[in-house]
Order: sequence, then structure tokens, then C-alpha cells
Amino acid sequence: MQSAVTPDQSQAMDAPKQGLPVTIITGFLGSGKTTLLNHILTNQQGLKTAVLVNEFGEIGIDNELIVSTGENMVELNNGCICCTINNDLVDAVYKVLEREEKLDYLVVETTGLADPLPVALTFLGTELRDLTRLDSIITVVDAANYSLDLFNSQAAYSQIAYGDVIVINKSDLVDEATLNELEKKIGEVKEGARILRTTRSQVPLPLILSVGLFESDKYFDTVDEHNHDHHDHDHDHHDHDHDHSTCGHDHHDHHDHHDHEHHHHHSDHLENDGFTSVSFQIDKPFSIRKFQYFLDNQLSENIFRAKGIMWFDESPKRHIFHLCGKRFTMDDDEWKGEKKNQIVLIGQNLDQNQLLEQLEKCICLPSTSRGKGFGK
Ligand SMILES: Nc1nc2c(ncn2[C@@H]2O[C@H](COP(=O)(O)OP(=O)(O)OP(=O)(O)O)[C@@H](O)[C@H]2O)c(=O)[nH]1
Repeated sequence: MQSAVTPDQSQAMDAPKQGLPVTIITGFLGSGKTTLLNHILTNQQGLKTAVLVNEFGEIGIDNELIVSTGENMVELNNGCICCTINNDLVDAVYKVLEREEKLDYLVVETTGLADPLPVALTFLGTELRDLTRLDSIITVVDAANYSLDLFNSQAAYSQIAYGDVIVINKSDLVDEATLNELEKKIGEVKEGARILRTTRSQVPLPLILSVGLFESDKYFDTVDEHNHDHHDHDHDHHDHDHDHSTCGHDHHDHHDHHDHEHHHHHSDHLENDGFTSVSFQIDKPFSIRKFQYFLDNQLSENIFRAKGIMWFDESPKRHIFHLCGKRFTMDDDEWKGEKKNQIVLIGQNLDQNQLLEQLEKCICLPSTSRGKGFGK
């Protein structure tokens, strides 16, 4: 595979692309990317779609939130952005391509803090260029939290600048004037942007998939530049490979505090516009009252995004918790596997130790009522 002959570049550009079509879903934290992914997986009938998800934060919550239709396959790539773009992304795509069953489509969901350009360039500037066809980059924008997207984050800017289709989502939460204003602002970043307004990322799929909107020649200069960088980066990457795989291993096996520190540290070296994540996982239930207290009194303003799979002592249900900006939701669901609490908090200048302590205090203390749900 490694030694595939690279065709002369001009030829490659003229030749019709036959490879697996790829759509990249990008968009800021909590904008509705997983919601869009689920919409695609549920409605893309008759097509076998592979999904690659990269998540910010060391606990993979998204894998619990992605619909499984039986038809599709999901590969997860949680953790560091730097672990995933370039080499790791190439490896993950190879894993997908090497599967026996024939695939019709690949959807890649990036983290909310990722610049989509390196992800796109991974498909254009490596040997994947001959095996895949980058169809489009879809950018999901949270209409209710747009000012932070646009003004404080380089990644958010890049997401809009490189989006072939911009989906202004959560239009149910704002009025028409706000939507118009947002469209204008997006237009200033990207002239002639193709903008769609949605609620719950419900967009007609023919408008976003197999649209062939991505024009690789627009990126050709960047690809060339990137190829140079890429080699340098490869070097570093290999040097650090050992660390990275250790980090991947840890993701699944340990969830103690030291581990949190380790990962926290790990994500620190990334330039994620100052965003870091704190993850907490425990196989004990929370007390609703205590968690409510945490939300009402301790959840600081600098936490922009949180998501959790919640287990409360008082409830037999599995609860899905989301916080985006100032708004939070808690939806009921059914437990499929072992009950546990998993929560990821993402924000700027997080006091990790304090947050972990506060979450620890939400654990329900043993009482006579504990365990009564067993066997239900
Ligand atoms: N009111 C409203 N809520 C929405 C809409 N779309 C998504 N949500 C909610 O917003 C929250 C975040 O949605 P996700 O799809 O998980 O967002 P995401 O972009 O995948 O989030 P990250 O991967 O963490 O960056 C969830 O609680 C969704 O149910 C919408 O159009 N309106």
C-alpha cells in the first residue's frame, strides 16, 4: 500500500475520481455534528456508510450517542487531535478500506476544535488521494452560540472558511433577525457561502452528500505546501508514536485521577484556542440533588460544552446530558450495558482538580436504598 505509484499530479486531477466518497463534518463544539451524523445514518437508505469520529476529551461519549442501524460501521478515534490527523487518520481510513464488505460512503466527524483543513489535506495530500474522493466539507454552526464560534476561535473561523456547505443549526432557538445577522457574518468570512438553515441538523441529504462540491484544485497550492510540512511532521509523529499509543491504551483502561492528569497534560500541548477538557468516569450513581447543585452553583462560566451519560441513584433510566454555552438538556434513555457515570467538560482555563472534586461530591453515598435497582 505504501508503495502505490503516485501518478503525475496533473493527470490525477483530470482523471475522474473513483475512490470512496468522503464527507467531512466539522463545526464548533456542540453545534450539532453528531446530530447530523445520526440524521445521515438514519436516512441514507441502501448505502453502506462508514463513520470515523474524533472526539475532544478522553472519554468517548459520542460512540454511545451515535445511532446504530446495523447497516453501518463506526470507527472511533477519541482523544487528541494530533493523534488523529495525518498518520492516525490515514491508518483509520485504511482500516475502513480494508474491510471485506463494500462501502459506499465515508463520513468523518471532527472534534469541535479541529481545523478541517489538515483533515481534508490528509485525503488530498497522502496516498489516500487515489483511494478516496473528498466530496464535501459540511460545517455545522450553532445559531444560539455563534459569537464565540466566530470571534474567539481560529478553528471556528477555519471551519467556516473551508466549509463547502454551512448548516446553520438550532434555528429553533433564535429569531429570524439573528439568523439573518449570522448569515451576513458568515458571508463576510466566506463570500458566496452555500448556507442552509436547520433544526436538529435535519437537512435534505441530497443537498449535502454526493454533491461533489469540494474543489481540490482550490487547495492545490496548500497541498503542495502541506506535503513538505507533512514529511517533517511525520518525523515527529513517529518519534512520538509510542507515547500516543500508550495514550490510546489508557483511554480505555484507566480512569483514575492520575490518568485525568495525564490526558489533561497531553491535550495541553495542543493549540486548541485554549480549550481543554476534563473527564470523569465512575461506576457509581450520582445523587440528582447533588448534581443539580453542581449545575446550579458550581458549573463555571468558562465551561462551554459538556456531555454525559448519567446514572442517578433515584432513577432507573440512562440520562443523556448536554451543555452547549449556557443551555443544558437532560434526556431520558434506556440502559443498554453496564450502568456508569461518564461526563466530559470542555472549556477555557478549567480548574481540573476542583472540577473533579466537585463531581466526586455528586456521587451518591451508600445507603440502604443502594442497589435496589438490580435485576430490574
Ligand atoms: N434546540 C436544539 N438543540 C439541538 C439542535 N441540534 C442539536 N441540538 C442539541 O445540541 C446538543 C449538541 O448536539 P451534538 O450533535 O452532540 O453536537 P456536536 O457538534 O456533535 O458536539 P461535539 O461533538 O461535542 O462538538 C445536543 O443536546 C443536541 O440534542 C437544534 O437544532 N436545536
